[in-house]
Amino acid sequence: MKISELAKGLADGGGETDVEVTGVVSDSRKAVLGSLFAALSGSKADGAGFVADAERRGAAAVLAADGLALDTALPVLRSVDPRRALALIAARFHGAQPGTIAAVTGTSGKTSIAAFTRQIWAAAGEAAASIGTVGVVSPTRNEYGSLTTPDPIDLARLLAELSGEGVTHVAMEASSHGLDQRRLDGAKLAAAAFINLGRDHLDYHPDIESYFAAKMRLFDTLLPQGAPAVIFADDGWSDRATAVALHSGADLLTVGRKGTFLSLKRLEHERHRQIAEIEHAGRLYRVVLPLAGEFQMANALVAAGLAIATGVDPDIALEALESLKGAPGRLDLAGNTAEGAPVFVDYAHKPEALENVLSSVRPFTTGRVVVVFGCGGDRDKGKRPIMGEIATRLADVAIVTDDNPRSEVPATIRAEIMAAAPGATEIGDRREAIRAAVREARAGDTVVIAGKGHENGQTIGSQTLPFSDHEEVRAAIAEAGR
Ligand SMILES: CC(=O)N[C@H]1[C@@H](OP(=O)(O)OP(=O)(O)OC[C@H]2O[C@@H](n3ccc(=O)[nH]c3=O)[C@H](O)[C@@H]2O)O[C@H](CO)[C@@H](O)[C@@H]1O[C@H](C)C(=O)N[C@@H](C)C(=O)N[C@H](CCC(=O)O)C(=O)O
Ligand SMILES: Nc1ncnc2c1ncn2[C@@H]1O[C@H](COP(=O)(O)OP(=O)(O)OP(=O)(O)O)[C@@H](O)[C@H]1O
Ligand SMILES: N[C@H](CCC[C@H](N)C(=O)O)C(=O)O
Ligand SMILES: [Mg+2]
Repeated sequence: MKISELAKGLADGGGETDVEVTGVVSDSRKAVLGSLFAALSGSKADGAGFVADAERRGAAAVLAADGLALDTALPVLRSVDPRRALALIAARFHGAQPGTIAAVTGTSGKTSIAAFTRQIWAAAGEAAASIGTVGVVSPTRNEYGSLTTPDPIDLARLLAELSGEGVTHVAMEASSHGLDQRRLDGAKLAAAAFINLGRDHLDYHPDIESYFAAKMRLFDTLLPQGAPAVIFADDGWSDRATAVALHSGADLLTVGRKGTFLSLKRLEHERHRQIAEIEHAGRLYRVVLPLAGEFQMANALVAAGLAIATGVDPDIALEALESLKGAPGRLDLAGNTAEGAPVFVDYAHKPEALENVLSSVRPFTTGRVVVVFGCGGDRDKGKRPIMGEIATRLADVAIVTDDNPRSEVPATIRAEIMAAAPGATEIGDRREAIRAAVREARAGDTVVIAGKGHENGQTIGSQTLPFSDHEEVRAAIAEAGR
């Protein structure tokens, strides 16, 4: 594609000669003959320093911020917002996208909502996919990815591939990093959703207001005017998200107890399922959701809202809730101990998620709640004492262990949690911690292994050793039964 065609209306300049571009890259190491290299200023490095490297590898042109001084003979495209320009250019370069793309943002629940939305669309006969923390799932794919919201170039390529494979509907997670770094700016959205806001990623965003503002880009910048915005109405930040959606000209659809599009009238908890009465357009539906945890009802309502808003018949969407499968590692029953205590694996690695998951198991626990958890290294340190306090307040037995210490000293991370967790037990080795919890559990108790969910490794230093909470739970149960 000619550079003039690629950049038209998206970036200025590009030099006298209209060069042919063979690909778009933002990492100089991926540049080949004819690449357009986007020189971006990042959190660790400045892309300007890699222009020469890209040029050496054959790059044909550069995209850079207005005013950024560059010493290059290559034609340079300029933009005030080069990350946004890159996302739009990559989308134009890679071409077709599935016609119905819905994106969901919020601190906790995105992976579950994306998985549920995909399942409801599939129940309605659509060729549907989801993209997020657990990877890409489509009728023909189940691929693990490393980021929740892929890089804009990978995303543009992926959407084009999915479209080529016949996928018409995509539910994707919009992480705050992804939104802030404009990774989704090239996706043509049909609908968007907000679930909640809590403390997370304050190592990246300067404060909670900036974190919220990053999330709100989904509504104030990315969602086209008049498109549906599904908002969970019962969160502390719901009113503010609603205001942003309305102000941006979205078609506001609220769900939850305070919701009007899908209104939760009654909810009854059983051990592994919940019975709900949901009102939609003047009709009352009785739905049996085969998942534990009230938060899953919230996620299911948002997913049903997205599905209905994108054309699924409400009867079909609400009926589909009765056969939803949880996303892997989200309050996932990994086994039952010999005495019958259920052991759940859950991805709660931030305060509100831990609070929710521990509160969610309480209604069906006649004995004690036992939790095993830790906090990741090289991540927001502020959440450590908060999670320590939550675990000791909401669980009867709290075991503090390691969860991807990365470059930090594991004992220091644990000590920061323990300082706010009087009465908790510290067992650094996660394998041992899981065994101790399983041994501890009696009939009537519930065990929650929190923080790693679907993950299949433990990162210590720069090494990731194979590790699965699911497998460790199964092994611990087998051992305890011997
Ligand atoms: C902090 C962060 O989000 N960083 C992301 C960001 O990197 P960056 O732009 O800051 O990169 P940088 O390392 O400073 O380098 C600047 C530029 O120089 C380029 N470069 C660098 C070296 C070189 O030799 N040549 C070269 O051209 C880089 O490609 C980059 O364009 O853009 C990259 C490309 O999109 C991402 O891979 C990278 O994700 C890193 C690996 C990461 O760990 N991100 C996590 C924190 C993240 O994004 N998480 C969220 C949320 C998770 C959740 O809670 O669900 C997610 O969406 O996954
Ligand atoms: N609606 C919700 N409200 C509060 N907590 C939730 C909700 N949904 C899920 N959780 C908790 O958060 C954990 C992660 O859920 P999920 O993976 O669906 O969210 P996410 O937003 O994709 O998270 P991440 O950003 O970590 O990928 C779950 O295991 C559960 O503990
Ligand atoms: N995407 C999140 C996942 C955290 C999962 C938890 N197990 C941890 O390592 O802290 C992050 O990288 O912050
Ligand atoms: Mg996720």
